[in-house]
Amino acid sequence: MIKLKIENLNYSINNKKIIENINLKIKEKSFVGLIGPNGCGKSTLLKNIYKVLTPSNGNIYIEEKNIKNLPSKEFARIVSVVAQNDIIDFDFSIKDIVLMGRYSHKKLFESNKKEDEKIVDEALEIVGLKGYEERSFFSLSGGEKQRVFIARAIVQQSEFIILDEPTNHLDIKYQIQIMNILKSLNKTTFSAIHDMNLAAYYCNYLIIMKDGKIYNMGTPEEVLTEKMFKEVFEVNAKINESEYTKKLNIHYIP
Ligand SMILES: Nc1ncnc2c1ncn2[C@@H]1O[C@H](COP(=O)(O)OP(=O)(O)OP(=O)(O)O)[C@@H](O)[C@H]1O
Repeated sequence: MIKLKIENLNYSINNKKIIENINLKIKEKSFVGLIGPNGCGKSTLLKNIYKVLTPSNGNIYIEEKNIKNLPSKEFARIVSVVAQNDIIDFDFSIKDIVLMGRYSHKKLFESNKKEDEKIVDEALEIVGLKGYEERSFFSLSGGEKQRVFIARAIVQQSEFIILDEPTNHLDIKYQIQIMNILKSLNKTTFSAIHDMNLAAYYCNYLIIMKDGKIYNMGTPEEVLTEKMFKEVFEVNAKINESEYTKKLNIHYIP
């Protein structure tokens, strides 16, 4: 089944085209990476999908529903988002932040039920933050904060997760940990990723953008080529299969 379909999407600001003629489909349960150089339009594309921005024209369908017609709660039941630089400006407890993810399942002013607490408990277990319930958000490390946002996305219980560089600013241990958690959820995942070796290892499909347009899409083996690195990133790369992971290994030649 197709989880996400985008048709002729364009987004402009002050008559400047930021993204142009985007057409793509993402299959259910696939783990898709969105890659491309700084400023090529990845965040803008994702924001159009998660409705922070409104397309100048074109249509976006999730589970065959045109998202522009979806009320916010219904949208939140089918898509969870882990945005870049997600900001929490009041020092909530971890449990309170994760509970926020339950809002799409509640009526106005409905209080939290035992069921919600159980779902939050399970999500904290998945992301390895059990016991952190009452800790203040501001006291957490970057990797722990990112795991809180993933837990909040998990409790939404949607089948589709969109992430904008979830491993940004994290050390290698946390990068791997976050990617492993995401993979273990077994949902449709669409994530902007800068690290090409992480993308090659975890993603089964990659969408490459350049200058606001789609440059190519396919499996990592199909699209991560030396020619692509030259044309899109302007770097010399050498690519082989890692004898340890059996996945592509990208070497940059300065
Ligand atoms: N509000 C805005 N006004 C003018 N230009 C904008 C605005 N928002 C984004 N842009 C421009 O649109 C282009 C795409 O930005 P976007 O954030 O989508 O890129 P990105 O691929 O996510 O980059 P990065 O990898 O650096 O996060 C950039 O050139 C950016 O400067």
